[in-house]
Amino acid sequence: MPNEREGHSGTAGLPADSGEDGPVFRVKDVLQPFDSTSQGGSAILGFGSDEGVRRNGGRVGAAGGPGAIRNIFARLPVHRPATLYDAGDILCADGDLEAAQSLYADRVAALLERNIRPVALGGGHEIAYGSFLGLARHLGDRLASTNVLIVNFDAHFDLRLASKPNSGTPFREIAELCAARGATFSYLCFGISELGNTSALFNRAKALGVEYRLDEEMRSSNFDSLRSTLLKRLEGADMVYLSIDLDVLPAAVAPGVSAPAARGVALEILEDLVDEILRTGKLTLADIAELNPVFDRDDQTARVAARLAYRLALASRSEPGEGCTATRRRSSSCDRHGHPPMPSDGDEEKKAI
Ligand SMILES: N=CN[C@@H](CCC(=O)O)C(=O)O
Ligand SMILES: [Mn+2]
Ligand SMILES: [Mn+2]
Repeated sequence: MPNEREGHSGTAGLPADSGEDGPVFRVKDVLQPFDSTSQGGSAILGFGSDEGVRRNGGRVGAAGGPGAIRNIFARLPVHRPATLYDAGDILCADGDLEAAQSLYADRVAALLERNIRPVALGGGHEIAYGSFLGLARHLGDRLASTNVLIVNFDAHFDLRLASKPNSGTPFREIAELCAARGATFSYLCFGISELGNTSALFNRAKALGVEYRLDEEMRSSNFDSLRSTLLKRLEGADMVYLSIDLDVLPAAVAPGVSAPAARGVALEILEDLVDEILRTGKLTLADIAELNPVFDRDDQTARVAARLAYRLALASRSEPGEGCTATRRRSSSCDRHGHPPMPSDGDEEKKAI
């Protein structure tokens, strides 16, 4: 049976802000527990599973991924008012991956019902099937008439055929779910490695109409072409489900994964493309998969994952510091240690600033 735990944001090793005279808000100060009154903004949600990786013959340890990302994420400074919830972690216990995916999908759907963008932390890439299942449950009959674009940054297609669901099968499962529900499977992959996928997988990608760009094409000199591929697909989409498998990054940038990349795609290119998605306002759901703390080095991969989670849940183009200054001026009870939390971007007070 799967189980779950309450949201928990590690704060061990926090820098000492006590001598500062300005705003020192950090993520831990603005995170609110997700409950029946939550509305809008984003939520962090963990999927602590490596059962899919185990079934796929990979290096296990990704069950500890959400905790490792949270530890870094909680300490990041927050520069602007934000609505950010902590929706806890779904754990996969006793190897019952299917039950854990279903429980996780229910949590994703509950967030979407409240107009909250889930930013989910894996866990093996088996998280992806749970994410899409959650979106499908949320949409119900509307799934068939909604153009959901799936964008996956990954060295792998994850379209495997296997006797049981695993970390290499989620997008094939999603394709089957779409077919069963009369929906189009619209899947765009960036960073596919020719040496990381068999011919069978390339053939399946073709049969399913998957569009992809190889890792070797993901160069800054080629950015305009990558951007145009993405923009074309975004234009026709009603909403976007974004999945980032950390093994798309070079092994030096993301060593803490089951299958480190010999080449990989630069973080800079990944972030610039993610920003293109964010700019459309169509990002509905996102997950960051495959962090395996057992193989990480100085929390390097967890730091990258936390940086990406921050971008997806909180980033804005305005100057750092503006929101905090305004918030402090307005709220006499806000102290420089972040208590109480600064108002969220949904609050009237912020709108008046
Ligand atoms: N999550 C995906 N896993 C890859 C692993 C590849 C590898 O271990 O080399 C896959 O199944 O293709
Ligand atoms: Mn991968
Ligand atoms: Mn993957």
